Amino acid sequence: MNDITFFQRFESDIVAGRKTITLRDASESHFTTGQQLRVGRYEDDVYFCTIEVISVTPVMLDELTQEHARQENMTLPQLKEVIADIYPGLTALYAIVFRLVTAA
Ligand SMILES: CC(=O)Nc1ccn([C@H]2C[C@H](O)[C@@H](CO)O2)c(=O)n1
Repeated sequence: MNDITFFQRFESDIVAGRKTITLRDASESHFTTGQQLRVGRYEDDVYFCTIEVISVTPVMLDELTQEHARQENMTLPQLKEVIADIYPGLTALYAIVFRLVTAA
């Protein structure tokens, strides 16, 4: 059983340590600092790594910075486009900062 999923297209960045943050809606804001999460692919729920939560912080869409984008391994326009696709109309997000613990 996995605790969180990511779209498959982000798997390689996560296991390489290039992506160290994810922006989620309130339904995924309950994770806590120090918690280790089993991570699966959204498309098939196959486990691919374990991450440790560093922090969970509320952030508004218009407060996103180049630093958030760098942590996502994207440009800021790319990140805003991804968020608009996944969460249309949503402005209140949660930044989950994490580190890779183990890859499958
Ligand atoms: C089900 C669901 O919401 N899955 C998600 C949500 C977000 N992500 C990624 C996409 C971006 O890199 C950031 C910003 O939301 O998090 C995801 O992989 N899967």
